[in-house]
Amino acid sequence: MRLNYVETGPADAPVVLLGSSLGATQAMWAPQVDVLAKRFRVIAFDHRGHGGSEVPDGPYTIDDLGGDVVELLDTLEVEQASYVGISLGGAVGLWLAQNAPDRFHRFVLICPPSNPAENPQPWIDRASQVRAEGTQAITEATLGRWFLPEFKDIDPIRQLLRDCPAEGYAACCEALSTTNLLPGLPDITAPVLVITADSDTSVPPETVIPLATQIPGAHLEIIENAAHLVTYSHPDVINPLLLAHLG
Ligand SMILES: O=C(O)CCC(=O)CC(=O)O
Repeated sequence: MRLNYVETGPADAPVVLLGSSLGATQAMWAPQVDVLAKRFRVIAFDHRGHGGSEVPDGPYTIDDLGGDVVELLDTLEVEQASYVGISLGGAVGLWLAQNAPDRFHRFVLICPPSNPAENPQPWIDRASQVRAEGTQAITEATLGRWFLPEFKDIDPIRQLLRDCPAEGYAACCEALSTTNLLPGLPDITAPVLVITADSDTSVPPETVIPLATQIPGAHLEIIENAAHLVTYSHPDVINPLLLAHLG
């Protein structure tokens, strides 16, 4: 699987991978990249089915999405990296922490869905809707979950959602519909920072806070007055947390 990625920062610095939310691309990390690139070789990638990555027909699985990231490390000949992921990218991070622990130093998991398979039907329905009508059919409702009304700078994210290939978006919904990462949480050994947002209606804090108690040694941060896409709306709060945890 050929994943698109954008690399920023010194080639000999420690590597940090950035994994995006459903329907977005690596471009959503614009508020983080320059800050992180002062210390790290930052590799922001597009999940399969998104942005400039290949768009195979779905359904996909979380094993596919996580395996793609390990393959990307192999292609780049990077032995070990740290990983920051939000939402779908956070679920991929949970998979990597459980299935490829030797390849990663540290994780930051932001608003990660850990057991969407508990309620698969909305994901299956969303996949059908997007295959029939395109991502424009779900864009405005998604923005309503991702940002509080007072945050106005949403046009760049709106454009990413509208541009997302319908098949890639739908196939990632199907991946979420079969994903349950809860059983492996106690086996995670890497240092993990879990971040949730107090007004996240996509992946509510009640589902994220327990991760920090089930992942050994994990640290939890709750961002106030913030919705799901907190990296984009609150970089002044998020970026120092990333730098502090990544070292
Ligand atoms: O945002 C994601 O990557 C998946 C979680 C979700 O529910 C997204 C949404 O609100 O549309």
